[in-house]
Amino acid sequence: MSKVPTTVITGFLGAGKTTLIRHLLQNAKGRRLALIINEFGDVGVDGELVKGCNDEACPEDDIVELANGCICCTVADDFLPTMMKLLERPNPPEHIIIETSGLALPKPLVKAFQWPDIRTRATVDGVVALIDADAVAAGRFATDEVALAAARAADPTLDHDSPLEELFEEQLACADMVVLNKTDLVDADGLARVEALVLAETRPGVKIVRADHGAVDIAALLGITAAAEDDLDSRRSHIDGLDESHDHDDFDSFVAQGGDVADLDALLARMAALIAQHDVLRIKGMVAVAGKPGRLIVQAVGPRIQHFYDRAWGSAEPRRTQLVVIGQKGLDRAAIEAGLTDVLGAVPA
Ligand SMILES: Nc1nc2c(ncn2[C@@H]2O[C@H](COP(=O)(O)OP(=O)(O)OP(=O)(O)O)[C@@H](O)[C@H]2O)c(=O)[nH]1
Repeated sequence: MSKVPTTVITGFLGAGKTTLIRHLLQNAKGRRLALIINEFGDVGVDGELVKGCNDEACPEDDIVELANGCICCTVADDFLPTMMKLLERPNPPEHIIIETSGLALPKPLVKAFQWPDIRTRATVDGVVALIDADAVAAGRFATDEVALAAARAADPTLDHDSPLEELFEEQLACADMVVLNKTDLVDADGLARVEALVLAETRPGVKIVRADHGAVDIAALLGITAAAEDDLDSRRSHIDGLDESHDHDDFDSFVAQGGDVADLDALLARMAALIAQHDVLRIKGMVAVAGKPGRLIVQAVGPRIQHFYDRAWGSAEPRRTQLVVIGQKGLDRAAIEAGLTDVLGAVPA
């Protein structure tokens, strides 16, 4: 029995994983794909964005959302049963794509492919790490050696990287292919610097491709044939040798709720101010704009905010505004919620 190839898409919050998957679905070239989507926040925005993208390549029934925490921590409870269900179908998918949450460690997930029930039926074709070249060029992941040396001088026990840096290293160390995304936002010098930082973390021979809005050739992305589950030792991880349990206590998230938003510009301006003030990493969600039949998707990655209408609100669907807000531990939820109250509108009954 041939094994179903599976591609794991990893990359920090907002790197462009969902954008790349949408591109993949729109260019599936007749392949039947299934998607497993894992998100950190409590509102399934990514699933909403890929549903209906290409029903022939991936009908809604073949899109499974795992919203119950990071996939790396819920492997046995959520991921394995989901995989088994897909693999036991009379007509299993030709290729499975897994979008991990931006905070997931890929290695525990790849390790799950060593489980006897999975091992005989599926293989990890490749781990693809997406890099937000704009964020890396802006210094959000790389070590500021001077600042680190000063911090260590003040506290000699300080021996580990920042949570953002740790995830950056972890996701790259496990990768078979790296996509430097958001090349439209970075100049040639910046891209060269980012590429050097990436190369310092990847295993030898790992291919790096540059992309704008995740537009990578499907032939390059699928069919890497890495069988990553057989090659785990070469992929170092901060949790190697530990009992493999870890948590995501370094990050906090909550959902800000509202109803019809009377003044969209005021909401966007307030978001920008709060992101800067509270160092918010990511905001994403749906907004009901007063007087508009369409549902507005709002995305913020660091200081960059984007929005577009994706579809009309359903006639029986409550016009609810929901924004997932994610930041590092200690995020001041009360202050951010208070800052948004007057621009989010009243939550519908
Ligand atoms: N300028 C620019 N924006 C991009 C590019 N790729 C993605 N984006 C935008 O970045 C934002 C985040 O993209 P997503 O695809 O949702 O990122 P993600 O990695 O799935 O995010 P999480 O699931 O929250 O971790 C969206 O507003 C995208 O439109 C790119 O190449 N250039």
